[in-house]
Amino acid sequence: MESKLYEIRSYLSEFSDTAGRSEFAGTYATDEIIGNPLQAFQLVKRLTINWRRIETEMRREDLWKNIEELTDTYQSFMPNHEDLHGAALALVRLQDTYNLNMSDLANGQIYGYQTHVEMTARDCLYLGKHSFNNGYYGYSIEWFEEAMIRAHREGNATASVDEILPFYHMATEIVSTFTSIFGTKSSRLKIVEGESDDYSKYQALCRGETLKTPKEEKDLRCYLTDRGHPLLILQPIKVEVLNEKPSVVMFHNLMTEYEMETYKELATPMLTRARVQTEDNSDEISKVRTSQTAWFSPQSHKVVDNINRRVEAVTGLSADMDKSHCELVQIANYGMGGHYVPHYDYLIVDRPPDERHLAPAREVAAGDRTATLMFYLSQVIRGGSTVFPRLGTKVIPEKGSAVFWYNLYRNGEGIEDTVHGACPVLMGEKWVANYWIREIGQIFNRKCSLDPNE
Ligand SMILES: O=C(O)CCC(=O)C(=O)O
Ligand SMILES: [Fe+2]
Repeated sequence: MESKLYEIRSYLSEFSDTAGRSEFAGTYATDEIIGNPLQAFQLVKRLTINWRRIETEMRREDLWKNIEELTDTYQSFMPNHEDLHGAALALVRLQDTYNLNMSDLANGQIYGYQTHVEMTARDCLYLGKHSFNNGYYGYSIEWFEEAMIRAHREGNATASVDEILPFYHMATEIVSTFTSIFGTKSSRLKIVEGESDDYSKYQALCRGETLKTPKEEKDLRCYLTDRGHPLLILQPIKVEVLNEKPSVVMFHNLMTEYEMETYKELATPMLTRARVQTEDNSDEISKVRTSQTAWFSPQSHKVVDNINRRVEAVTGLSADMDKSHCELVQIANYGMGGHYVPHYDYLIVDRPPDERHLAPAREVAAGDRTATLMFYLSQVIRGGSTVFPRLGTKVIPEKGSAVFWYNLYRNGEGIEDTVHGACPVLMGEKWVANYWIREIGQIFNRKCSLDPNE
């Protein structure tokens, strides 16, 4: 009995040592706990593995008669093992994209940001196994090493060196086999799918490397314009050119605080895991896009109509959703490690020409996604930029501003250089609102041309 109570006590004290700290009380808590990937991992771990252990003990001893009731009430809110895997994978992805130092991370430091979390030997062992199972063999070695260091240091070791060693040996063996075959010296050897030039440039941009040449950078500028539109005469819009050709621009301060809060509130009850279209026109829960999304129409709230008018004013395009000139508003919420790997926004011309007739009729009727306008509805503490690997362009989320680009040439073909992705969220939360403007409704707004470069 005493040992069981000890277990419960240590569960509670671990909980209050991290998530329950008094300095987290208040509004800052969301970013500090949910927005911190280490905290989020710990929280999910406590509510899955640790909680399950406590629950079993309490059930066995009949310590708490209401345990069934409690479990039933909270079952649907509790994270499950899949969530824990997701949390671990998110951590590994963050580490990989941002080149995070393993020991710093285990000490609670994220990109120079000190948090109050410290990993145990068992946490490091778990993350090592997870990295290994996902093909990140080099990282798994580093986690196993860190696990052993911690196992030596911990008074009441959460994992023993004997338990860790076999995994460590297995990982080092695999890495040395690959190294001898491929001749790579990289200790962070990673053998996963999805390696491409776009992907490595995407990662480099996410890490903050500069890929644009000084010659390309010199054309970038800012200007104020009313575009001759009545809505903008009293309040011209600030446009920042992020890439000259193809054009990528940022419209600064396009949404008010109230409008952004309304969008997020409208979306929150409807958020579900992002799905992407597959080749057979169905959709599936996405691994390449880890975010939650929700859609709503102008009928949902009067602010939608106001914003749609503003989108029309700044882009010169029709955002009439009732006539399918534009898709419904899509809100996306990215949490821990949430990302979107490089992709194109166009749907129809993404298919080979002889397969385009297979696109769903409703897509064809509205035409392809001519242009994308995406609002940033939150300030992300670290990470979460939108990057265009072939343009060397990185857009750091700026709350209230929107990024805009055309996906199609005037002849209707896709602009392949617009391939873009969302960097993993490192710290904090990211919210965006997508406006995908369709081709057919723009007949009088953006004239066609046969010139393949226009
Ligand atoms: O969230 C981002 O930065 C990009 C999102 C995106 O590209 C998309 O939703 O298609
Ligand atoms: Fe996109």
